Amino acid sequence: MAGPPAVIWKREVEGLLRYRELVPRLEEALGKFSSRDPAEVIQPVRTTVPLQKHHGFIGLMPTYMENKGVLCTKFVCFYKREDGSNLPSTQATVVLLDPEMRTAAVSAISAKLLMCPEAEVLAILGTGAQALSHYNVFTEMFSFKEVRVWSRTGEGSERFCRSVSGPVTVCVSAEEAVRGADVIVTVTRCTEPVLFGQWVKPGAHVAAVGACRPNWRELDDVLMKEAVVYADSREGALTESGDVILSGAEVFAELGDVINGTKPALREKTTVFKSLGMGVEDAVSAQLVFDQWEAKSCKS
Ligand SMILES: NC(=O)C1=CN([C@@H]2O[C@H](COP(=O)(O)OP(=O)(O)OC[C@H]3O[C@@H](n4cnc5c(N)ncnc54)[C@H](O)[C@@H]3O)[C@@H](O)[C@H]2O)C=CC1
Ligand SMILES: O=C(O)C1=NCCCC1
Repeated sequence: MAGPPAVIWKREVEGLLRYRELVPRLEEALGKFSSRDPAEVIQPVRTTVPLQKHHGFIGLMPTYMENKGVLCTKFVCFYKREDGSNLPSTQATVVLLDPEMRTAAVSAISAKLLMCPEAEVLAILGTGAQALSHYNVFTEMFSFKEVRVWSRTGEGSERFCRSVSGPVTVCVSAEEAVRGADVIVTVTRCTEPVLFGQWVKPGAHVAAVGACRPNWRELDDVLMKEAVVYADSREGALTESGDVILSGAEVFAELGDVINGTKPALREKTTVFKSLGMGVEDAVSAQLVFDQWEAKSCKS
């Protein structure tokens, strides 16, 4: 990466990143992370400073991938959006990063590994930025017969339906959205459970993406205790996930352990993938954007 620093803004990053190239790179990176080989990935659990007044935090997510020659860090700020604000609740500055796409792509990897092969119904709880990127990658990678969505507010669902290109069933309650669903994605900013085990079909796969602080929840104890729990990072989940810490649920495996073949993918069981987000995901996404950007710049 010699030469002057390149500043690549969100719009250009969106044009350069494609899920079909990003997903295999992330899959490889998750495996490397779980091998705990320092020549592959050095990535501490993120350092955070709480922003109590804004119900959020600022986080630092450094990562070094020696064998790949990738050194990357992200500053991420997450806060409660004020009513009427158009600003996203998660804002980040990374050396070449798209935070939304990489989170959704990792959830899609969890579904690829853990959902039942005949999955027909996808339910998404929440209708913000993450909901949109999850809709995009899940409908690109899989063929669901129905996609349901639920938001606390009617405007949220309306905005979501206008933003996506395919059909969506809008549900009036979280329960209505998830009953009978094969795959459930929780992408809310809530701090109390929004998804309850008694609603979840046995054998369903849940990608739990919100609730990234030790005292925040999206899932109730029943679900956390009944399901087999996977995480992106075991240490991350035990440090940051209220759903894991407060329920006392065991983390069965990292996604990377499944990719490496050291832990099984228990598709027939109800599974939860607890996503917290990792620096290594930013590093490989950033590298992919940079490679694409450089290739395009060389041509022109
Ligand atoms: N695991 C990861 O790698 C990442 C996780 N996140 C998390 O994903 C979640 C969603 O992020 P964005 O889509 O960017 O946020 P957003 O602000 O764009 O959307 C949040 C959604 O949650 C809903 N919501 C807020 N409070 C709620 C409540 N009490 N009950 C039910 N719904 C509620 C809002 O109506 C909205 O639909 C956040 O918790 C964020 O921290 C974000 C980025 C990466
Ligand atoms: O990994 C990230 O980036 C984030 N994770 C949790 C919420 C803020 C952003």
